[in-house]
Amino acid sequence: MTQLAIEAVNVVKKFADFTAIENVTLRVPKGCIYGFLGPNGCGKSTMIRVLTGLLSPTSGEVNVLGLSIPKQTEALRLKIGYMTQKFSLYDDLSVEENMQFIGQIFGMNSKLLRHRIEKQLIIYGLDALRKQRVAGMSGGQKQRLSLACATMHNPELLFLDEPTSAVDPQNRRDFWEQLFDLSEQGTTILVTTHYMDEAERCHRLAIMESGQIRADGEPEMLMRDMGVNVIEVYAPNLRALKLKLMACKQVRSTAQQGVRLRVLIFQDVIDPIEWLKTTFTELSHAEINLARPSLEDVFVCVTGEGRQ
Ligand SMILES: Nc1ncnc2c1ncn2[C@@H]1O[C@H](COP(=O)(O)OP(=O)(O)OP(=O)(O)O)[C@@H](O)[C@H]1O
Repeated sequence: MTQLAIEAVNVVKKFADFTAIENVTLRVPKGCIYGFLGPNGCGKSTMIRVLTGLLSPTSGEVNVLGLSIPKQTEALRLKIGYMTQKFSLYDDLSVEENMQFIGQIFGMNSKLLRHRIEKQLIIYGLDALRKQRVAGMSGGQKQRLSLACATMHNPELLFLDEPTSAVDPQNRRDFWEQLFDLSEQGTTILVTTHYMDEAERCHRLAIMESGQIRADGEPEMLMRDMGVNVIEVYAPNLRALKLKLMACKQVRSTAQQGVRLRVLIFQDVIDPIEWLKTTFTELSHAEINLARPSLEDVFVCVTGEGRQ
């Protein structure tokens, strides 16, 4: 049986009479990189705060690394790392001093601390910046330092809340390579993101909307099981065509991408290309292809985003 790092069952979190998390059940296998995808305000950060014991659930069972949360939050604190949305580094301290400070919070003795700092400086490419004050660093450098600080104490489980929102594509790529290194060493990672390409990198993923999980599984499985065919149409007057298509009950959603229209057509239409050509005379000679589904298509299908 797969060992679970996180098992949360029927979790509800209310703020006064507003329900931020509604009956969420989540199982994250050990060693897995698990993505949390969803629109702003859907409850991703709240769920992380519940899992880390920072917020108590209104109801439901939460078990993290074999500990019952929130009751055993203090014991959990030493086993997890948490990188919040905003860089929680000290601007007036240097790279090295930030790491020292975090290590001391986690109770490391000075010998272990020196050893870990040297190691982390190398792993995260910060050696040349060790005396640099955080205030003068770029977004990518701060992000590397945040990850170095969050992993100072070798946590078994790492929570990352939108870790790459302030960095460029190259830094994002490098960051994900580092996450896979950590995963290979056995660290379980729960990461929230708005980026579809990042979500596709996760071993498993949950898509949240309005405090509920709308879909979860491996990215490939979610793409396979979404119940629509993805069709790309190359034709003139795409804006007018889009309006006509959206009036058809067979069409789940449409989105223009440059000179083509991406159309999601429910799978009960047996031959979607033929259906388009015969239903819309202006498409009888148009170039129409079946396309590979993307995670963005899944997102559109399981959330309200496609209901234009
Ligand atoms: N302490 C709080 N008191 C009241 N409402 C809150 C509190 N924390 C969060 N909320 C509300 O709960 C909902 C979920 O917020 P949360 O921050 O978890 O969303 P999110 O999915 O992380 O959003 P984003 O992607 O923008 O970070 C929002 O409507 C938010 O306003």
